[in-house]
Amino acid sequence: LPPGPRRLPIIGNVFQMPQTSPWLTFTKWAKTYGDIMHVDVVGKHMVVLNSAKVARELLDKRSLTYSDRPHFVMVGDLAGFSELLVFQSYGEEWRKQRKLIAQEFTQASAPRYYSLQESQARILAWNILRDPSSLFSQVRLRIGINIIQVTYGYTVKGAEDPFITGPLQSMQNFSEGTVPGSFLVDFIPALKYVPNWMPGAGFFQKAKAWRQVLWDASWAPYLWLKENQNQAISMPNLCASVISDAGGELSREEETRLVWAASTVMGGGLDSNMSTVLSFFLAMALYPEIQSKAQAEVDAVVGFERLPEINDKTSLPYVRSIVTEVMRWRPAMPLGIPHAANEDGLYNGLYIPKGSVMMANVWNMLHDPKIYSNPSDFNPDRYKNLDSEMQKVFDVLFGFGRRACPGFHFAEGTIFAIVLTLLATCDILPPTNEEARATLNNLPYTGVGIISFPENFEVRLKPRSSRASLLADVIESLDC
Ligand code: HEM
Repeated sequence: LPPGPRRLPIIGNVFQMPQTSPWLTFTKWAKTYGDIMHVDVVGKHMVVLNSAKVARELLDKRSLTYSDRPHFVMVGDLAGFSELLVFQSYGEEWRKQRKLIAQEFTQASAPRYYSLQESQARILAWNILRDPSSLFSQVRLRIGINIIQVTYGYTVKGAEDPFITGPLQSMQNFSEGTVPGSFLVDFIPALKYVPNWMPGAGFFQKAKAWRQVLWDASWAPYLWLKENQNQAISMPNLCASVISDAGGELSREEETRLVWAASTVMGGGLDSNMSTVLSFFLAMALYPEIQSKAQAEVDAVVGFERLPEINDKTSLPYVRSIVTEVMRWRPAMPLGIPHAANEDGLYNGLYIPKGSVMMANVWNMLHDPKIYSNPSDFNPDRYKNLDSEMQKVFDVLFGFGRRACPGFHFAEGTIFAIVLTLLATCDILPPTNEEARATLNNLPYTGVGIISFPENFEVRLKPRSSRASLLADVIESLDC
């Protein structure tokens, strides 16, 4: 087996396993055990890949073996998350769901969503300018509006719209359910067969409630679309495209497949983008010189007669470096999404047993001082404006092999729309309050679940004169 911390009989490394931010502990262990290490949690093999090179060799080059997902009993079998594309086992059903998403979110089709992404970015900037305390809620709402529009053609009514609160609640349930050690049934799967009146079987109740939330979050927007086809097709969207490609009618099986694929887009696209955009705000408040340099680039290329558009990114290498650096500095998914081995394997003489959970330690890959000097510093100049260097960050952050993120181009559009609009129209400043300002330097990030977010923080926004008045004109013309 690959090297790793010393194991106890039966329970293995249970007591050494961190409850929060496991990527930080794995990064510490990587210094002792190297690029590939092994951890045992009550007989479950976990293989942690600490370098991009090893992750590529296994997850990319041997993708036939390492494209499965781990099996979760509590959230997967009992609460129903295993229906979602992202947690589907590698096989025919996964392939069919994935195809639906991949063909909708190609690079070529990305521009058809640009006007939506640009409008929402402008409304976001406008609303945060007027009320900086709405930062978190506005980022969540605007990104949610984008993703729900392009999935179902539905226009969200506000932050409390159940079509947005449902998926968020469901993601939260998933995070809670995957905290290592929270549910005994994940270690002793036979417990899922005990009668639900038995003492200690309260997890059944919880799983039932979670299943209901997931079910409603997945089916309700789809059923809305079916009943409001005319309204729903006014904007290109995943579900309408699939229905139209099938000649207007789906079989029950096709419909079910589409519902779970669409629900994965919601889950995949909301929190990951939200975390990235919040980290951008944080970086700009902490590094004013970098912000000014980016603003100067935007001013020179875009001028003062119009607001920036997503397409401008091709002429803005420094802004592209900033987006890349945000993703490297505070990766939204520091351990990616785990893969699993569907057969026994051998790598450089190391045995990787069938069923091993394969974790890409993205945090270590993007904070390795041998590759990124002073990795805790936010330093966009490290890419020397070279896209080939920036690509190395995306190649790690958006995952590996056949499971790599199919939403990259859409995510890119949302993030550039927001970053460009903010740089053009506002100065993002730290809070005036000394205490709140001090917290920004060491702002904690959440350490439970797949996606890591900055904890609540404050910034101030100051309008950038003529651009802000352009923004006001545009907002007036938008129906928001
Ligand atoms: C900053 C934004 C995003 C990041 C960092 C991100 C990252 C990732 C990562 C690391 C994976 C797992 C890859 C692997 O297993 O190796 C993934 C999977 C996935 N992502 Fe994204 N993603 C983002 C945005 C999006 C968006 C906007 C969408 C939808 C349009 C999306 C849809 C998906 C789907 C459907 C999967 C599951 C793929 C599968 O299991 O086959 N993601 N993403």
